Amino acid sequence: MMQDLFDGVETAEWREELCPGAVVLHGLALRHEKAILAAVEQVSRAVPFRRMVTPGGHTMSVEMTNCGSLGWVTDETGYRYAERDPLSGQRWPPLPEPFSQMAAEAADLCGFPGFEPDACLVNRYRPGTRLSLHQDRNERDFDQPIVSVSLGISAVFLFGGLRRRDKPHRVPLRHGDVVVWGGPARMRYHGVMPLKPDRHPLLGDCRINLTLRRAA
Ligand SMILES: O=C(O)CCC(=O)C(=O)O
Ligand SMILES: [Fe+2]
Repeated sequence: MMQDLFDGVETAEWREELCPGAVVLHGLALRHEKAILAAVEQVSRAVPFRRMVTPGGHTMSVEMTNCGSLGWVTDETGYRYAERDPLSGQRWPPLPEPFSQMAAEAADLCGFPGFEPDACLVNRYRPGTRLSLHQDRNERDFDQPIVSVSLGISAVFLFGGLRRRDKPHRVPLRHGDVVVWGGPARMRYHGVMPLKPDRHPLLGDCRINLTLRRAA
């Protein structure tokens, strides 16, 4: 623990091990907060957030956009990575430097050196938005970890087991927290509980989450 009781809670960095292969690096993204937020703004201006449809025909409550050479998409035909935005036919914007640096730094701190993401899914949650329990399994190489960066209002992250029915841990995540899971934890089920009404001084009433992955 590196928490300094005299620091404002917003700047405290500390490490929380969830299980072998999964760690929360609390506050790590605050080091690069300005650059990361500016890049989120740029990406979402180039490729607007949208609600996608699941293969079951259900419209997701989370709004999504992507950057990187591949973007995660879903529609009636299934979940997959795509080189182009299905709405515009254009390639996704390149992965901003601050995203890839943050991801590599976080992965390295958790025992996954040399992580080079090629895809970043950007999720936007408003109060009431949730993300149901799922595994991240559309990537080609499960030896590569997942790096997930929380920004804006707080959320309760659900971190479960390898079976959907395993009871998940409830992990409160705040602005600047980074979760890394890989190795034996790579296929664990996870999700986000419905967000409570809240406001963040920089992001207003929303939570942005960056999921950085090596998809190809
Ligand atoms: O928003 C989060 O914290 C999790 C996002 C996630 O699991 C995903 O995008 O696959
Ligand atoms: Fe996920």
